[in-house]
Amino acid sequence: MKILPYQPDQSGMAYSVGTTLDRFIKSKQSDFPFASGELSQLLRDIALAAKIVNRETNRAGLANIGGAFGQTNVQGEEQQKLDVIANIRFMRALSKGGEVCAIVSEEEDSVIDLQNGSGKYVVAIDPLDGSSNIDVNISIGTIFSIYRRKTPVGSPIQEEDIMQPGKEQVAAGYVLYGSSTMLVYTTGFGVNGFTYENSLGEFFLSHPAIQAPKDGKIYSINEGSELEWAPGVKNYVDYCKRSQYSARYIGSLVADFHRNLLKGGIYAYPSTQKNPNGKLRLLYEANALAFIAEQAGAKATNGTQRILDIQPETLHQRTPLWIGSEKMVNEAMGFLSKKREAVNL
Ligand SMILES: O=P(O)(O)OC[C@H]1O[C@](O)(COP(=O)(O)O)[C@@H](O)[C@@H]1O
Ligand SMILES: [Mg+2]
Ligand SMILES: [Mg+2]
Repeated sequence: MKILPYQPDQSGMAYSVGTTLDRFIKSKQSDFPFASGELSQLLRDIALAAKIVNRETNRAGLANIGGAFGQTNVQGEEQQKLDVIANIRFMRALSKGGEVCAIVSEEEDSVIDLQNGSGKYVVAIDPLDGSSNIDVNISIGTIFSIYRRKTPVGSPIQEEDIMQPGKEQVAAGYVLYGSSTMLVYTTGFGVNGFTYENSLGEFFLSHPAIQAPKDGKIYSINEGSELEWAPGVKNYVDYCKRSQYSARYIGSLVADFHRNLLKGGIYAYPSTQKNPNGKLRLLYEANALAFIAEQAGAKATNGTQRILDIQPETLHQRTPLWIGSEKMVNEAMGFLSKKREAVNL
């Protein structure tokens, strides 16, 4: 009986489809000496829910999935049907997965205790980001942060398990439902992006080891609130215009962040007179993107403090957010701290 060692095909007859998310997660498990596979399974659970939500977003215009749900969430925002559907899908996948003990969601007033005696992880999630863009077929997303609980597994959930600063995240990521659907995440060992191959139902590694350009020429800010900006913000945006940077604002945080992460740029949702703490939420929007930004060599601040150092106080607390290419964020901070005055280039 002849036995031959396997020789990878050299004919090129069948191109390689690439590395699936599953295989990638498995291959990276060695990054964690004490890994038990639970975080890997949790990431798979999130990917599964993302596939289902992807299908729903693709059909948002059909099947009565679009439009308002007819209720408001704890933020006082009108919930869209897809906000609610995405929330159900992720909650179900996380509770069935068995790795999670508690969930913080934009669509839930309180912490959801999954009463899972063996769950080690806490997940904070924005099930559907960019809700105002759902019905107009513009890119939307999902944002998630993962923490290890602080108190013993199986014991009652405590405040300290939930109110952890962003620097305690063990993993974070987002899903972008756009012209293609992507999952981008970090476990603290760099940032990797995966593109969803619909026909195979798999995420494939398409953007390995993402590094954000240190500088850029794109600024993303809702200029509609210009009249409420502090002088430093106004001066910085004027500086961007005089520097002939391109203004790009989709109105979906995930989509604006993703573009700037790959091309170089800065996204800002500053504090305004109306919203002194800005609009975006610390626990399930800013923290996750700040972890990814820093892992990709970019930067995230609330204008005075590193986002990941902020100690959370309330579940749905908001924070101003300046995030993007390092040089651009430093420049903006120069204007905010008045070290740089208005410029006449
Ligand atoms: O319309 P505005 O005030 O510019 O706000 C847009 C921002 O609000 C958000 O839609 C808030 O997120 P949600 O859609 O998850 O509530 C961000 O995605 C986006 O960047
Ligand atoms: Mg959001
Ligand atoms: Mg949302």
